[in-house]
Amino acid sequence: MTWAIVPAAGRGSRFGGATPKQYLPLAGRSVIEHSLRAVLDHPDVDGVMVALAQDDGAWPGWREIGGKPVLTCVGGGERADSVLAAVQALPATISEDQWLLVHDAARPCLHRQDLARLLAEGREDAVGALLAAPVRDTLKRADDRQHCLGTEPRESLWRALTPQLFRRGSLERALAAAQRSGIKVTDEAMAIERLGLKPRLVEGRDDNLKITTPADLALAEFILSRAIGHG
Ligand SMILES: Nc1ccn([C@@H]2O[C@H](COP(=O)(O)OP(=O)(O)OP(=O)(O)O)[C@@H](O)[C@H]2O)c(=O)n1
Ligand SMILES: C[C@](O)(CO)[C@H](O)COP(=O)(O)O
Repeated sequence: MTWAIVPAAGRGSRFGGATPKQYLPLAGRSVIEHSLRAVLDHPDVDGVMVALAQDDGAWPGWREIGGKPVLTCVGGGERADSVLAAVQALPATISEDQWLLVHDAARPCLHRQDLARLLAEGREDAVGALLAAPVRDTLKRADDRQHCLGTEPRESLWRALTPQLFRRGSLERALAAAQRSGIKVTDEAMAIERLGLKPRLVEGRDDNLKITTPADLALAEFILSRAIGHG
């Protein structure tokens, strides 16, 4: 049994506009519907818990997608708070050792082969795993006036993507510890790493982009218009 967690309580401040980006139209659906279907389409995923903003008026109210349950809870001030709230809101029938798949509502272009590989390789790993893409650009460190301070070695650098796959018990403990510490963790793997554990990186496609700015939405439209295995 594997359940998905989809954090969808963000307001999209970097994107701008009145409608939170996860509810914008994209390739015949909404951004969030592509992201939900991308994880629910896998036969091993049994349902999803979606973390919503308080009084989210844009949520369409789905109670099932593809015959699988869609549950909702209220998220928190930061992404990590929303993920923790969703983990804690899951039914008690989902035990501590069950796998949870955390996927951004803002990542609609997840390819089914990436998800299949993450589930196959990740569930073989004792700690868990995440999709990630090797860094392919030269990386510069800058000062506060955007002048180069130097070039970072990129050979061992990866960009974390989602989904990220961890067991319910370890994920809840890691996120709760990070929350108590006041340290902002920007993904689930960072919380797990703080426990001294080493999640496995599973190489994912570069087109599994996160919708952050309007340019990302246009690119996602192109990617999904050529949908060969995308959500
Ligand atoms: N308090 C928050 C913040 C973010 N998210 C979700 O986490 C994902 C990735 O976050 P991001 O791209 O940063 O979304 P926003 O926070 O909405 O964007 P911004 O930072 O530009 O406001 C999104 O699906 C977003 O809805 C969430 O559930 N709860
Ligand atoms: C979780 C994530 O998508 C991995 O790259 C990323 O950290 C989310 O960052 P955001 O600033 O909350 O969008």
